[in-house]
Amino acid sequence: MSSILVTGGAGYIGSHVAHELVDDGRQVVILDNLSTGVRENMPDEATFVHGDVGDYELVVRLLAEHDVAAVMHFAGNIVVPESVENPLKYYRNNTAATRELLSACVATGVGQFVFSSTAAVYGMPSAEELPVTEETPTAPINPYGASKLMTEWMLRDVDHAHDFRYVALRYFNVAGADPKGRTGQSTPQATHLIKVCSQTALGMRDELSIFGTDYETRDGTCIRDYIHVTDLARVHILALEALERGEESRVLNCGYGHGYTVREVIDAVKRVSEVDFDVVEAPRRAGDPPELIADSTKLREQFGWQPAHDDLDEIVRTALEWEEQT
Ligand SMILES: NC(=O)c1ccc[n+]([C@@H]2O[C@H](COP(=O)([O-])OP(=O)(O)OC[C@H]3O[C@@H](n4cnc5c(N)ncnc54)[C@H](O)[C@@H]3O)[C@@H](O)[C@H]2O)c1
Ligand SMILES: O=c1ccn([C@@H]2O[C@H](COP(=O)(O)OP(=O)(O)O[C@H]3O[C@H](CO)[C@H](O)[C@H](O)[C@H]3O)[C@@H](O)[C@H]2O)c(=O)[nH]1
Repeated sequence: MSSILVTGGAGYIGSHVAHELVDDGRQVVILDNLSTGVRENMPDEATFVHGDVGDYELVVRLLAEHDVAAVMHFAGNIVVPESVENPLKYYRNNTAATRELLSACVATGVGQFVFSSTAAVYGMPSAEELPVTEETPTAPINPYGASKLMTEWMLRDVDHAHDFRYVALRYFNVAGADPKGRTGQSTPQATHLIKVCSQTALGMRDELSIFGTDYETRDGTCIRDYIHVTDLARVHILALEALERGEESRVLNCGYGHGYTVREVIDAVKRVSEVDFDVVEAPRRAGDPPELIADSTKLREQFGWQPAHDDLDEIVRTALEWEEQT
């Protein structure tokens, strides 16, 4: 039986997809350098290889030894402010390392690839551009977004030149945890709003800062399209199946198409946790667009994707449950 290579499979989103693939009866090989990933979050059934996606020789060997038919590429660095301070880290680990991975795929004839891209490729869309479609101009405003967009360009060009097809998934705000409690967001210094709120509700942080209360939104705070990680994991299975059917390459937004303000998220965490934690109003965080909502029509129409967890309280509940058990 051929296998699926999951890079970054010890990380937050990759581990959810790895569990989903195993549930689907797939043979899974995980390549992760454990820089932010957690060994325990991977499914026991997967083969784990401790290594780097930028290690061309290792990846070539791995692709051949495990008869890999498709690659799902999650590995990378994801902290936007860090990318501003240390851009070359991001161009090396996100862009250059992916170049090596793609090179290994071309050398071994692996022609199916699913890539974790991001809404950060859109930068700061104007109010008229919302919700953003895949045709909204890409204009990243930080090295993180640029490093991912450059990878999308590599994918496009490799597709033109070789027997290679891909699905690039532009995730919006991923949140929540596996409802079965097998994995969740484990990065200790995570900056994501729902993770930070959950930790504050559970007393692991003293207070929560709202970054900016003077935006032109319904309550002055930023609006984001939060997608449950389990719904997102399902998209990856659908993308893989499309590639297996021989369908063409594509880029797809992954979000629900509606959003919540920071204050609405905080209210949900307080409601679900039944803890009235301290909240302070802080200045705007650099580079935050006021509103980011996905137009996910293409995803729904092309893959028949139906979210099963489009509910803020459920997202929050699973995030809290994960935080409590770790
Ligand atoms: N979390 C989000 O909200 C979000 C939003 C948009 C896009 N994404 C993208 O999704 C992907 C996964 O993000 P995540 O939230 O699961 O992050 P994460 O940090 O939890 O996972 C990344 C994983 O990749 C591994 N890794 C990093 N560099 C590696 C390398 N060179 N070789 C091997 N392994 C390496 C890490 O150890 C970790 O296990 C990333 O590519 C990210 O850009 C995430
Ligand atoms: O302690 C916090 C944390 C966040 N926020 C606010 O909550 C919103 C969401 O912030 P997150 O950090 O959770 O998420 P981002 O929208 O900044 O970024 C996410 O989506 C991006 C795509 O646009 C990238 O993919 C990135 O990796 C991913 O974290 C923002 O308005 C932010 O200012 C707070 O007010 N307080």
